[in-house]
Amino acid sequence: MDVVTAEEMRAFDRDTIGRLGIPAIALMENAGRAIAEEVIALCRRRGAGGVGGARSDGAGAAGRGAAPARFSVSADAALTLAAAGGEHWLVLAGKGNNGGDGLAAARHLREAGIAVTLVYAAAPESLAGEAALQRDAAAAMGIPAVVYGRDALDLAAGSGIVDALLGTGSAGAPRGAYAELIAAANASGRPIVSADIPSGLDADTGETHEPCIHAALTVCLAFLKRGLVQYPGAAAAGRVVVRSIGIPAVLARESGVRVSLLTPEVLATRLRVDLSRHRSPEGHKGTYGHVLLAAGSLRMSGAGLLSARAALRAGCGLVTWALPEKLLPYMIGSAPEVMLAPVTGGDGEWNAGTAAEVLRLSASRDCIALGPGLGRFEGDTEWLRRLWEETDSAMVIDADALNILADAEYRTWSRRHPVILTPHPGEMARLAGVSTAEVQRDRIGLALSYAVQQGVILVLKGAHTVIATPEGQAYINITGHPGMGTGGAGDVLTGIISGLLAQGLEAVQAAAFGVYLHGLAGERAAGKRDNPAALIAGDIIEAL
Ligand SMILES: NC(=O)C1=CN([C@@H]2O[C@H](COP(=O)(O)OP(=O)(O)OC[C@H]3O[C@@H](n4cnc5c(N)ncnc54)[C@H](O)[C@@H]3O)[C@@H](O)[C@H]2O)[C@@H](O)CC1
Ligand SMILES: Nc1ncnc2c1ncn2[C@@H]1O[C@H](COP(=O)(O)OP(=O)(O)O)[C@@H](O)[C@H]1O
Ligand SMILES: [K+]
Repeated sequence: MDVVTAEEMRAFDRDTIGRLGIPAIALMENAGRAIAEEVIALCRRRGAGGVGGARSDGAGAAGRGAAPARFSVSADAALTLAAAGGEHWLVLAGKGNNGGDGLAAARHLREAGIAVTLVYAAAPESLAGEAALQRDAAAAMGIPAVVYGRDALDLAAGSGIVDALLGTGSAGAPRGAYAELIAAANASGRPIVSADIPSGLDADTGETHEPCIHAALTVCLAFLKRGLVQYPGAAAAGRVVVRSIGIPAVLARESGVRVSLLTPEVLATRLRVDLSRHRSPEGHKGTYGHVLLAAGSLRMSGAGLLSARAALRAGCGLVTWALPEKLLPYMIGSAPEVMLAPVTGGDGEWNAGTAAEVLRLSASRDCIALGPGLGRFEGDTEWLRRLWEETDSAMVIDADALNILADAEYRTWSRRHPVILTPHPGEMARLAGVSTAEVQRDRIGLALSYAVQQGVILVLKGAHTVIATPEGQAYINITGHPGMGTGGAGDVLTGIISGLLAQGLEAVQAAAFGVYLHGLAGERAAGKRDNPAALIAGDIIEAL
């Protein structure tokens, strides 16, 4: 599924109206109808009644072959509510096209028998274009309207609220009546259905302004907006339904939209990943590749252990773990499937001299992963530069190896193979030279610009991990669980990605599929605990 910016959305809108000749009012009608259908479905779910006037009778029985087919007729089920009962929805309308969408929805709600009151944020006379046509149509239907600031209003008096205040044309924090209506709607305790995006959300970044609507449901129009898939926007949006309004999906494909949701379909078709993880009947451990891991130090040996075990669970044939020799006696037997390769250094820490040993080990392995539990040491920049420039396979870089990179001018380092960086937001901040808050403010934008600028595959971790490529594509992962915020969960991801690389997946495939599988395993592991707070990183490995 494509994920767009407000600017891209406007271009598709213009293209549909200008090139295809679909009138803007038709798109707005479709938007209004989609919003109304979702509100009606919500009313139906909470018990206002079943579908009225639908099948006359007997169709189900006929379908089972029990009785001969009889005449059957159905009404517009999605826009029908048998018993609207006490439903009374307040439609908050801004003066732009988002408001127009809400006004169109109001007519359909009214048709379904739901009581509706329009609440204009600005004087109705200030509406223009298609929104003004909608205003007039609603007035002609006799839908009651109040103007905020002029008429008395109690938002808690209704049974639900449609938020059609601000959409993709919003700029900065909501001002004046818009801000006051948003705050009052949130305080009303009534379910809020947002048109396109919650008002107060930055459609591109996921940043929520103060105030921002907290919706139960967002009816996103035509294409998923970037701001709806990144936190805190994703939380403000509630459940998101993307509804078609007549803007052809192919426009996004043709114009090369850069961001997609990482669904199984995108993995299978765009990234050509074999989701079945097929094993050949004749396969043997040599078929599935060999990971070299350089990780762990005396106080953080577990990080290496987690990565090594996760790589094996991801399906690679063999894992060799290079570790400071003093650790060796303690690690023996802790993961019998892992091969251990001690490198010189007496104190259980890494040292610059080990680069040659790691390089030698890497010569007969299919990929290399560096960083978990590595620690920092004198000469570590030169150590990493040698591995970066001389290793003859794809590389995954995590944890302290990222901190080494952050202190280096690595853009000038030469390289023969793809590199995958897997920073959490703190590590990303050090890499990009910005604050963590700045990273989180626009995760997709930053991940894309960094990956392109540095020529790396970037996995920006955290809820809804972003995978960005040097070619300027990004994928947003939605598997995962808050329980995964636990020490070592990232080390597990490094292991999974390298385990997939060793099996011959291309670097972007391994990064994206690895993040996806890691999240699925986290969900499964969380589901097995009485309380997901008890989840620890090793559980994720066992759930793979
Ligand atoms: N062709 C159409 O009619 C279509 C309309 N669409 C709808 O139109 C929306 C975009 O419409 P617009 O571009 O008219 O913009 P909006 O309706 O999102 O908002 C623009 C209006 O809000 C005011 N405004 C902007 N920022 C504000 C702030 N911070 N505080 C207070 N007021 C502010 C502006 O002065 C302007 O009047 C989409 O989100 C979608 O809902 C889409 O459904 C696509 C098709
Ligand atoms: N709320 C969350 N939802 C989904 N995934 C999460 C969440 N919190 C953390 N994770 C995932 O858990 C992992 C944590 O990695 P990281 O911070 O590097 O941990 P560590 O350094 O201890 O191994 C990342 O893959 C991250 O995406
Ligand atoms: K809105």
